[in-house]
Amino acid sequence: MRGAVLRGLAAATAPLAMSSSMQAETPVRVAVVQMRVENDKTANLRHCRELVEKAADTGAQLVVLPEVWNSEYAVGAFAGNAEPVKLGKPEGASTELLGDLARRRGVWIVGGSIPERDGANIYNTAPVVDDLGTIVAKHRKVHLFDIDVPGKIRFFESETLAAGDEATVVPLPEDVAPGGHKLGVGICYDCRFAPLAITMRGKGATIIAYPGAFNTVTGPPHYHLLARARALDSQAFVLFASPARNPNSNYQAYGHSIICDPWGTPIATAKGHDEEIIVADLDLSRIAEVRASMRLWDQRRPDVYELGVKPPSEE
Ligand SMILES: O=C(O)CCC(=O)C(=O)O
Repeated sequence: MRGAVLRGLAAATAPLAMSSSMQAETPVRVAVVQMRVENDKTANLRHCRELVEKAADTGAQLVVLPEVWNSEYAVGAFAGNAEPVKLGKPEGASTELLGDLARRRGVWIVGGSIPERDGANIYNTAPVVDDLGTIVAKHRKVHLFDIDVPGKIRFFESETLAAGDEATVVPLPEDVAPGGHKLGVGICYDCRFAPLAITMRGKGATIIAYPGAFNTVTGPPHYHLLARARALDSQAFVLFASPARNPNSNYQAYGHSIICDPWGTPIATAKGHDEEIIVADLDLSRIAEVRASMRLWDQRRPDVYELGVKPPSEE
């Protein structure tokens, strides 16, 4: 095991008083695995097993892995590491591993993401595996990471990947998150698009996981800001899972995984870019409190917003 560090628990503190009508709910313990990824699929699978076992040892009920944990994060590497991701029984080495871990340890896993092969297309896909080892949902990255910051970073996922076209929200069972909670999933660049987070909230999400792989250019100015912003506009718990930095990799991951409460407050953060597992107890009663205090959903003005507006050239 390559030096994963377990951080202490960070339970959400409550800046708002709980009203007498609000019932305290059992917290759900979550673990975000900041895993170091190699250019070697077999080694990645082996290491993923070690880290998920360690995350489950903390008592976490939900474990979140980073984006593209089974492969080098490089447009030229996706096809060679792609596998099918079908709902139901896992088929493919990476999802079979997740299914086995989930069933044996009795945990839900947001399986970071892996390159998914479907016919001629490759998607960047997050499998959601329940505690019976079944793939109950999958999120295909909707917004492909196509950026060109001159002299700093150029990355075009669309050179080899196809985009998904759905917001993904899955119900969580009562024994994991009592009170009818739902888990939303986005992948990395998806976190820059507030309407996706708000759409997930509209579909009932109260916890949103974003496996990601930010870099040393956009990570420092934006990563934590985006986690807090998505928590604020969805009024949900938000979990950002990054890979650890691998100095041998062409892609230098930012690290700094973070968990925020629905008030936008960070409740657990990785110390930096090294390998680490961060754990937090999510006090689910905070969701109703925050949403009741600030009724953002009811106060929306869709009559004013023009999210569907076409650019002038397409009018
Ligand atoms: O949005 C960013 O700056 C980073 C996004 C990214 O790395 C990704 O989508 O994989």
